[in-house]
This record gives sequence, structure tokens and C-alpha cells, in this order.
Amino acid sequence: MATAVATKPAETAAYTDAWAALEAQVKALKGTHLRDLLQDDDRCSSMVASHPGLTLDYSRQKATKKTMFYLHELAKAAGVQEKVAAMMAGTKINPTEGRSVLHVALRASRDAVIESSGANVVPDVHAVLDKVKAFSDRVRSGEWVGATGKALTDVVSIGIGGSYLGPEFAYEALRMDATAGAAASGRRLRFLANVDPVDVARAREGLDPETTLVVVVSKTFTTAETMLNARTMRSWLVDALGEAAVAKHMVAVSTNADGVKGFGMDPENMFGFWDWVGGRYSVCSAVGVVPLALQYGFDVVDRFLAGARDMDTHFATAAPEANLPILMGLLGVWNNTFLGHATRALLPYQQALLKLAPHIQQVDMESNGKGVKLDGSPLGHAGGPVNFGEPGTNGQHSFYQLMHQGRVVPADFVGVIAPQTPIHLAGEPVSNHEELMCNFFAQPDALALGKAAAQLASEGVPSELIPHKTFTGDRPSSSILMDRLDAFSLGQLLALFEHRTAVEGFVWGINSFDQWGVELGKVLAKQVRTAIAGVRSKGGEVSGFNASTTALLKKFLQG
Ligand SMILES: O=P(O)(O)OC[C@H]1O[C@H](O)[C@H](O)[C@@H](O)[C@@H]1O
Repeated sequence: MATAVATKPAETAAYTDAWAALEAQVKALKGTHLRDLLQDDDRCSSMVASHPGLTLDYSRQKATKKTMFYLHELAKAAGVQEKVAAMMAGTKINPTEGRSVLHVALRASRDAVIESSGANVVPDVHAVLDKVKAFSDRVRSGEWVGATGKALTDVVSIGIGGSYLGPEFAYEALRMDATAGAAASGRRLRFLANVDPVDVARAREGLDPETTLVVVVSKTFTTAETMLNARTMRSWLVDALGEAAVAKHMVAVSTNADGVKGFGMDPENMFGFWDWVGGRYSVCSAVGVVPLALQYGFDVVDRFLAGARDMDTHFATAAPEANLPILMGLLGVWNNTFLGHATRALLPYQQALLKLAPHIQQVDMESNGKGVKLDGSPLGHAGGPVNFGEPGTNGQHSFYQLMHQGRVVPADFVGVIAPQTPIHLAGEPVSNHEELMCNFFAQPDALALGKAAAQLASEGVPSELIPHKTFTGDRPSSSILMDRLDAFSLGQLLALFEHRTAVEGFVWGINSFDQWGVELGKVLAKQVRTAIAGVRSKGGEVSGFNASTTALLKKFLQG
């Protein structure tokens, strides 16, 4: 049964003690280099954790067994496991919006019982999944046809933020997977997120309204960008096929049935989800399931959900010392709050994961980019870090210079053992995938070990170049090695990163599940819209803005 807020204030004596012990650890480790830590085989083998399909090696973190002990003490004192249990039981752990946080229910098995506000949500989840399966099967088989009787082979999924980033991440990750790729044969999926008309042009380039299905994805069905893009695509369809085409060519994913109806779409063509699904945690709801099932078929999506469920179970049941999301979350807290690293990099050595970092940017920064605790008091230290990333090896030729010789940026490397698309040229010493992975193994050591001046001197490097060629090393990272990248392991990876963010928020005692910080800009944009529309319709000058904005607007309107 869901109850009110379960989060207890973090500042118990145990919490303060663990915090102080970790601050002492920072001092104790000051003179220790990762080079030294990596020589301790016992320490290194203790800093590896596995779950079927995934291995996490965190031996290149600037931490000892003792540090890990105190981090686990901090987690215990913060009630991390209790908070995980409360989240998964439907407790309203998002008090500023009065909501449960139940993205785990989106991938729960049919017979699970998970309650929000006293009602089991799992039957509703599976009713929507069944509806998506039936619909996507009909579209894919050509039974559901467009206004002129043609099969709908192309899909444009309109949505932004959480209604876009996760689905695009999953779509890209599976394009070259043998099973998903074969299932997508003859089909195209495009995403339309930005309100920029260039994005409209890109999304519909080469598409024919007769064979295009538009999916409007918006939790609120009020997001300005998405609604304008939906109207734009609607007029593209209507101009070509007439008003009646909307019923066959447009469907919606939303929690707002009235909004969908008000837009002129049949609520029958709507796939619902619920207020207990945060936008950035919604890829396993109809938000991701509809476009992905249309492209790859429902079976592939089902495997994706099963992978996420597998990681949920691991998160809920594994001991903290062996629990991948808990370990990663604690290391995030250590790097960010105690060692003071304000950024972290996500570096998948896998081109299929090119949209992992953009998705995790939202998951993490919208969740933990907060300045106050749950009770509204100041956090007292910086909130979650700046996240960024790029697939390797591309990033190596871009920003790794800074990571090796400039700022210290804790990194998470992700690599895959079995390639999705093997290539091994005759005469080459290694396969193309092995060449990629050589870099996955080399970079963490380069960051950790560095290269000392003495070594450069012994190699005969001219003395004036030695400072420029020295690598200080001592730069932390974790390595995640996946057996393969397919729908199941993609679900595991998604849930792993979702839960890492939750663990960090639980330790800090913040609400990781609201996002009030995105509201102010929306309100101001509305004022600007009113001003621009006023000048365009009635003439005159803009007013009510500060001098800088007024001058810029004036220039824009004159242009
Ligand atoms: O799905 P929607 O209601 O259209 O919201 C789309 C996105 O916009 C909001 O402003 C939030 O920043 C995101 O958390 C959300 O995912």
C-alpha cells in the first residue's frame, strides 16, 4: 500500500560519522597515486562486480577498500536500500509533485503486484502493452493502412526531452543488432524533437504522407515544442490526404486523454501512461514502446523490457557490495561530493550507443541538478555533476586532451565483447572490433597511470618538451564490459544508469524525481511569444523586458 513520503532526513549521527570518515579518506589518499593503488592485486580484485551479461571494474577509482567501506556506511545511514524498497513499493517518494516513482512497474512481469495510491498498477501497464502489441502488429503486417490504402512503413515520433531521448537512444542502439535490424527491414523511424523548422524538414525529408504514421509523444500534451510540431505534421498530412486521414495517420502517447481529444485525435488511438512515470524515466512506457515496437516488432521490445526488469531485480535484491547501481552511485557521490570533480564523462566504445550520453545527460542532470534537500533546506554542497560523453574512439580525437592533461574528469567506459557487426579483414592482425576495444582497454590505464617526467627523460625527450609531454595520471574511471549489445542487455544498461542516479539522490537526500528548474524559461518564452505576436499583428515596439532583451528583440523583429 502506498504511503506518504518515506524519505527520512539524512543527518543522523551515523550519516555525519560516515561523512566525516569519508572526508578523512580524502586527506588520507592525498599522497597516494592510482599507480600505487593499481599495484595492489587484492584491492583490484575486490573492486570488480559482475551480473550476468555485465562486469563493472572500479579498481581505477581513487578509492581503497576502506573508502568503499565508508561509502557503504554512508549509504546505510542514508537508508539507500530502504529508499529503493520504498520506490519500488510505490511510496510517494516525489513529494513536491505528490507522486510515486514507478518506472520499474513499466517492466514488471504480468503477475507482479505494485501499488500506487492503493491500486495495483501492473494490470494497467500490461493492458497498454497488449494494446501496443496489437497495434504495432497491425501496422507492421499492413493490416492497418493509411487513408489511400497503403501500408504505413514510415514513422515520425514527435516528442522532446524524456519523450524523445530514451526512445532515440534505444532505436540507435538496436539498428545494427541482427534480430532487431532484420525485423526493421523496409521500415523507417524518425524522431522530431526540436521546434526548429529545420528539424521538421529533416524528419520528413523523403517521406510520403501516404505511407507515414505520426506518433505524438507527450506526457502532458501541452509541451509547446511538441504541440507545434504535431500541428505542423498534422497540416502536412491533411494538406496531402484530407482531414479524415488524421485518424489513420496520427496516434498519441500521453497521460492527458483530454488534451489528445482536444487536439482532434481519437482517444482510441492513444496509448496511455501515468503520472508516476517521470518523463526521463519513461522509455519503458508507451513513450518508447510504441515507436520501438513499430520499428522492431513487439518481441524485440519485450526483450528490452525483460533486460530492464533483470537489472531492477538485481538492484532490489543484490547485497550493496555486489550491487552495480549502488556501487556506481556511491562512486558518483565520492567523485562529485568528496573529491570535488564537477563533471563526469560517459564513454561508450560502441557506435550503437551514440545516444547513450545525451539520454543520460537528461536522466542524471534533470534528476540530480538540485540545490536543496527534500525538506527544502540548502544542500550544503554541489548537487549532481555535469554529465557529457561521446562514443570512443571519436572522443579521443576531441576532448580527451583535457581529460589527460587538463581537468580531472571521472569517466565511465562502456565496452562490448561481441560486436554487433563483425568485420575482420584478411591480413589484419586484429578484427575491426578488436581495434576499437584496444582503445577501451588502453585509455583507462593512460588516465590512471599517466607518464612521468623521469620516463620521458629516459626515452631521450628534450627537456623543454618534458613538461608538455608529461601525463600526471591519477585520473579515475570505471569500466563496464558487456557481453553483447542486444535488446536484453540494452534494457539492463538503461536501468543500471537510471538506478545509479537514484542512488546518488538517495544519498544526498534530494528529490531526484521533480524538475522545477525547467519551468522559468518556459514562462519567459511565453511572454516573448506574446510580445512577438503582438508586434507582428499590431505593429509597435516590444515592451516589458530589460534593456538587453528589448534591444535584441528589436533587432530580431527588424530582421
Ligand atoms: O512529455 P512532455 O510532457 O511533452 O514533456 C517533455 C519534457 O519537457 C519538460 O519540460 C521536462 O523538462 C522533461 O522532463 C520532459 O520530459
